[in-house]
Order: sequence, then C-alpha cells, then structure tokens
Amino acid sequence: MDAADIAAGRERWQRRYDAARTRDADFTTLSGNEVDPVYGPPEGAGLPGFERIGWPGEFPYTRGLYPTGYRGRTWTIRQFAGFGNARQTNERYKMILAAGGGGLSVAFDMPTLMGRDSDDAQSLGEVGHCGVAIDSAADMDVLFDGIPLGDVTTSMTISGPAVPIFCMYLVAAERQGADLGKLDGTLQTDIFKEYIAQKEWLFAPEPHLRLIGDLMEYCAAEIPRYKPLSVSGYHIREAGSTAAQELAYTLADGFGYVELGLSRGLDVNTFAPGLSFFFDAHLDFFEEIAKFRAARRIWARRLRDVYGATSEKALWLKFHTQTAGVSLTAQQPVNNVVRTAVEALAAVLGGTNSLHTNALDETLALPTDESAEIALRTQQVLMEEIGVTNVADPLGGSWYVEALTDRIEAEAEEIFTRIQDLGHDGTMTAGILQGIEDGWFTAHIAESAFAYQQALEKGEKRIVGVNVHTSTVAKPLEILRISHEVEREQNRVLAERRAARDTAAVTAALDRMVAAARTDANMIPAMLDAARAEATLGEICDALRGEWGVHREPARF
Ligand SMILES: C[C@H](C(=O)O)C(=O)SCCNC(=O)CCNC(=O)[C@H](O)C(C)(C)COP(=O)(O)OP(=O)(O)OC[C@H]1O[C@@H](n2cnc3c(N)ncnc32)[C@H](O)[C@@H]1OP(=O)(O)O
Repeated sequence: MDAADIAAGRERWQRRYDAARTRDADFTTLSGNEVDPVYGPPEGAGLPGFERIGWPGEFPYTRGLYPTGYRGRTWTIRQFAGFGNARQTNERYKMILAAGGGGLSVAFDMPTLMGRDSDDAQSLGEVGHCGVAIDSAADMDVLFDGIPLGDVTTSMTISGPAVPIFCMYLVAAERQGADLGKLDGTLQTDIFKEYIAQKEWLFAPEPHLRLIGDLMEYCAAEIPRYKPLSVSGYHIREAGSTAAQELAYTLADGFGYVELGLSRGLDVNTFAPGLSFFFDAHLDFFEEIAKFRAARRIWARRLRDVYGATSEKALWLKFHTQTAGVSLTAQQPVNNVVRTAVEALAAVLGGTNSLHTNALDETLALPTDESAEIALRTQQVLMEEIGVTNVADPLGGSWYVEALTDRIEAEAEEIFTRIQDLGHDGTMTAGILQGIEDGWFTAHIAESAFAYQQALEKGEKRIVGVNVHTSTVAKPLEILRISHEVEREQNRVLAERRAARDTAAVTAALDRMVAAARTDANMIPAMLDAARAEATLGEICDALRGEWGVHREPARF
C-alpha cells in the first residue's frame, strides 16, 4: 500500500476515534508519558501488504473491531464457574460479581451436559462434580436468585441440550420479570465441535442442526442481542490440535452455521452477529496472538466475499478466550498462575472480547474460593497495571507477529480447502459432516497430540516441574471436594418438585413438543412451554431421544 493510502487510512481511523467514546481513565505509561491510541507505519512511508493489517475498527479487522481498542471498553472478565447445586453456584457468582467480574459463565455438571436428570442411574456419582446440577427451570431460579438477568450478560456452556437449557433460562428470566427481548448472553450450542473433539452430543448431527436452526431463527426474531452460538476451538485445541487446526476447524464450523442460517432463509446480516467464537490461549505467546488476529481477518473476508454479508457487525468475529487447561500442571501447581498470566496476556494482545483465566488448582479439582479469586485478580492485574489497554493492537506491524499471522491464515485456508473437498457439493457443511463421519478431524487431532507428546517425552519440548526443574519445596494443595450429599439433596428436591407439579400439563407440553418435532415448525415455543410446566431436562431430552434416537460414534483404530 502506498504512503498516500496509508495516510488516508490513518485519517479515517482518527475521525472514527474522535467520534467514539473512550473510558475516563489514565492512558499514559507508568512514567507518565502520553502514548497514541494506535501506531502505524512511519509517516510518509508505504508498506506492501498493509491492506492486510489496516487500522483498528476497519476491514479486515486484523487489528481489532473498534477504533478505540480497549480505551473504549476493556474486555469482559467472564469466569466460567459452577459446582454442586444451584444455591452453592449462586453464591460463587455473587462473589465473582462483587470482586469485579463483568459477566457470568455457567459450567454445568456432566449429567446436565448429557441431558440427564440428577436421579438418572447414569448420573450416579457425577451430580454437581464438574459444574452445577440443573434439572428444571426451578433450579435456574435458584441459580440466578438475586442476579437480575436483564442486567447481566450470561454465558451458558452447553451444547447437546443447549436448547432446553436456554428455555429454562428464559423461564427464569420471565419469572424475574425481565424483558426477554432485551436479554443478552451467549449459549455455546456448537454441536460440530462435540463430534470433532468434546464428544457430548445427544443425537445424530441432523436433528441437532434442525434444533440449532430453530434457535438461530428464534433469537434473530425475538432476542436480537442474544448470541445463540459460541463456536468453539477451545475443546479442539485441548484435545491436542495445533493452533492452525484449532483456528481452521473452528472457523469452518462457523461457516457451517452460516450456511445453516442461510438454508433457513435467514438474512446473514441479521443472524451472523449472533455467532460468536471461543478460543484457547495456549503457551506459545506469539503464535496465539497471531491466531486471534488471523481469525478476525479470515472471518471478515469470507463473510463478505463468500456469504455476502454487508453490515459491519456481521463481519465482526467476536471471541471469548480461556487460558489453556491442558497447560496446567499438577506438579508445582502454583507455577500455573504464571502460565495463565502469560496466556491471558496473549489473548489480550490478540484483542479478546471476553476472557476466562484458569485457577491454579484446576488440573486437580474445581477451584477453591481462593484460587478462583487469584485467577480473577490475574486479569485485573493485566487490565489495571501494565498499560496493555492503552494502545490498540500494540504488536501490529511487528515483523514476527505479522509473518505468523500470515502463515497461520495460509495454513487455515489450506485446511478449509481440504474440508470442503471432503464433501460432495462444495459447501463447508457437507465437508464437516463427512469429516465427522469419517473420523477425519479426530484422526488429525490425534496425530498432532501424538507428535507433541513424543516431543515432550524426548525432552524437545520442556515443561517446568514435569520434564525439567522437577525439584520443589511445595506442599500439596488443599482442593475443593464436592460432597456426595449434594447428589442426595438434589435428588430429594427433584422428587419433591416432581410430586408438586401438574403432571398432566407436563405430559401435554412434552407431547406438543414432540408433535412440533415432526413438522417444520419452530420447536422453541413448545419447549418453552414444557420448561414453564417444570418438565425436567431429562424428560425433555428423553422425549426427543424417543423421536430422534441416539448417536453412537463408530469405534476406530
Ligand atoms: C472449557 C469449558 C468446557 O467446555 O468445560 C467451556 O466451554 S467454557 C466456555 C465459556 N464461554 C463463554 O463464556 C462465552 C462467552 N462469550 C461471550 O460472552 C460473547 O459471546 C462475546 C465473546 C461476544 C463477548 O460478549 P460480551 O458481552 O462479554 O462483550 P462484547 O465484546 O460484546 O462487549 C459488550 C458491548 O460493548 C461493546 N464494546 C466493546 N468494546 C467496545 C469499544 N472499544 N468501543 C465501543 N463499544 C465496545 C460491544 O460492541 C458490546 O455492545 P453491543 O452488544 O451493543 O454491540
């Protein structure tokens, strides 16, 4: 790009910056020096390829979505939390909000993630262990007791039974008197990554995609700020993929959901802002920053050029980041605070919109109050102390970071082509579905995981406390243990609620839901009625399993 075009871009950026609101905060360095809100090539200089880098707030958004960067608004501190029953988790949420958390993020226990009630035989021993147990809308009432859902953005991490859980959340909001049309939050819902990596699906892909289509349609029409999908690379990375695979598989899944929305006759400019993303921040500092920058650029370009999006919000890739759980070590676990801080810094330098920092003990158990607080404070140290919010995309223009950004983008593009070639009709969706059926994604992730593990075992890759620097004076940590009493109590309350509700109303609502499943009608209104009648998650999912069957992955060797 020649010098004149770069200068014109800088002026455009300056006009937009001047017109935007910035926080009332100190943006000088620790020594008190003024810094510019963004930096670019030296005045009067041209730079080949600068159109790929650009300015914050404009296409291709490599440098961020907003001309003000974090001067306009800092990222949301969104700590993923849930354990035991709804009452215990509600207390943790209040603690997080009081300590400066900016939004909520619900972690559900394994029975809930699999669409089963707490008293299901398959739930035995799992209730409240890896997250909170939710059986019906009444549990949602308790979960958000004293937390106005109309005012707090709430993310819920659940994909197989995402839609019934969403209905229970809506019922809880309704009972609080919130205006449902104004709710803001995120539901994970991303079923592609379940088949690819996380393995928590209920049905085969087709009925799941039908439900997701219903959800996208419903949210676009009724709850426009709500983001019904958080397309997730986190689980793909944690399963052992490389950074480029994480990026490419996740964005490919995102394109699959765009194709789903289009196939339902929805307007891409209306539904695409409801697609948000979720990435891992792993240990390779610069590679991770490059991954986030490349993600925004690829998404904006493909949404515009392939899927015809024209509105700015439809081109924006917004993402949440979680620091890498797999990078935490059980050995010398206090060192995990350092790893997490570095990973979080990469997310911030990559322009994350929302962030979860892991607690130091998460490789052993769910976090204690104290470790949860350290994790949250880690974000606050980055946000308040180190000057990283003063300048948008401070690493933009670094030869290394730009080269890495270009490389990871090129790798992702190659992978998109391979995925599309797996399908038969040139769509991303056909390629993804074929790749899932063939075990293509799983095999490639396994190869990457194997290569990394070999490198570790040969000592080529080094982890402090694990294969180098193993001596320590550290004492074992106190960890959070979930009592089996939680399960007994949850089941007692569930039995009481079942006995107290209008059984005929529950049965009628479930029948209407199944009837809707047999037509092209949107299933959400019927499912909402079932949730209002206090149908349990297990009952709703079992009714659907009866209709759609269950899905089993073929064994592969
Ligand atoms: C591993 C684990 C497991 O499986 O076990 C998991 O999955 S845990 C998975 C946990 N997942 C999550 O927690 C997902 C979290 N995701 C989200 O919260 C969302 O999808 C998100 C990534 C889009 C972030 O949403 P958010 O509300 O926190 O933040 P936003 O970026 O949307 O910002 C809020 C508002 O401020 C505006 N805003 C932000 N920055 C600026 C700026 N500089 N200038 C002007 N306006 C700005 C935004 O446009 C928006 O307004 P407006 O709305 O008007 O535009």
